[in-house]
Amino acid sequence: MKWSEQTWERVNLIYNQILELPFNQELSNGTLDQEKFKFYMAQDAYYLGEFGKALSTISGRLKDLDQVLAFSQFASGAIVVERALHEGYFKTLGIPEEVQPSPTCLLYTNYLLSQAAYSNIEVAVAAVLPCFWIYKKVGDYIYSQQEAENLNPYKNWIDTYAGEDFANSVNQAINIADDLAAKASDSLKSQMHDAFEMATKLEWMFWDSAYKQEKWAI
Ligand SMILES: Cc1ncc(CO)c(N)n1
Repeated sequence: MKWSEQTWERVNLIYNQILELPFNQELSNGTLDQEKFKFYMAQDAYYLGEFGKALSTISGRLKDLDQVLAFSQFASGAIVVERALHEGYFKTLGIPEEVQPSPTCLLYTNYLLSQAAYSNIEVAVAAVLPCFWIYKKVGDYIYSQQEAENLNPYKNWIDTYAGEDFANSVNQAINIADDLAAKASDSLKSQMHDAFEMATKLEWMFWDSAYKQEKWAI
């Protein structure tokens, strides 16, 4: 069994809990409070900037030039989406330009940045993989729940992550992780599983914290 198949089995329970989160259920049926969506958008813009930097760091650490190119394209893709949020949702929803990251957002982005910089490259790639794969699965799930006659106010968001362009990046990222895992020791593969699982939990926390509009205690 491929590393990616094994790793998905390990997070399947968390993935199901992600689908059940009120944020995703309400986003899917279009009833999500706009303030919660605004909070999420602002945090996600911050997230995407840091995610882009983590991808860029990983790109520079990879050996195989096809993989270097793929990660540098993922990095520019994340920044392009970040810029598009500022031009689009930030303006239409009236979100201030400067975003202060929530505790969970800072935890997640710093986790990704430190993995990208300091872990074995195989582990770094595994740590960023849920950002692709979980979003793809959640996007596809929410898309499949849409009824054609009801226009969901969050349709744009849903279409981004259920679309073909994103699917191509996700497949590329999974294949790169599998290529690296194929040459890795058992101990390294196990660290890759752990990083993938940790980032999947942080994805769960990110949606949960947006629903709660998480604040700093002090
Ligand atoms: C928190 C989070 N994870 C993953 C993605 C998709 O890259 C996103 N936009 N936001």
